[in-house]
Amino acid sequence: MTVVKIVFSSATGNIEMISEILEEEFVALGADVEVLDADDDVDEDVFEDADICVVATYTDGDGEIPFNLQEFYEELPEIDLSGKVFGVVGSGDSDLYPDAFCQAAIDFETAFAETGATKGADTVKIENAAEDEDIVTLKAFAAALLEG
Ligand SMILES: Cc1cc2nc3c(=O)[nH]c(=O)nc-3n(C[C@H](O)[C@H](O)[C@H](O)COP(=O)(O)O)c2cc1C
Repeated sequence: MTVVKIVFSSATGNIEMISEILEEEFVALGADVEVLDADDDVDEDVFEDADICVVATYTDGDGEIPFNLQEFYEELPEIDLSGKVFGVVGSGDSDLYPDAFCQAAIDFETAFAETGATKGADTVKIENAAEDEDIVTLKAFAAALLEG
């Protein structure tokens, strides 16, 4: 069974909800899914036993990685994830932060690119909480990752 791990950071719940939507979809598609909250200290080895590696993050500050993901973000480029597939989902606010919309997600995509993992789907950028059309996008994202 394909093993999916989703590491998420959420301050006010939008990304937590997005991670739950992704989890449900991956399960519906027959994958074995584990969802990990960055508040619970994500180990740098977290993706070692995963086939599909997902980071879902909001953006903090002015285009910053959330505090509870900063250490993991700094370590990520050093980790060898070759042979695995990755995908990134971000939530941000383009009205308030037009020049840094979903910057943390963009930065995670760049970090993942250095791990040797293959990008399985375009990074999804969601305006605050997921709405119906975002759920459609998230389902397509999950399916694309499973296809590799
Ligand atoms: C202090 C603060 C700073 C933020 N900075 C950014 C930012 O730079 N870029 C962006 O796209 N969104 C930014 N946002 C918006 C959040 O990323 C967005 O509301 C997101 O949906 C929050 O996700 P969460 O509910 O999972 O915490 C910021 C929000 C707050 C409260």
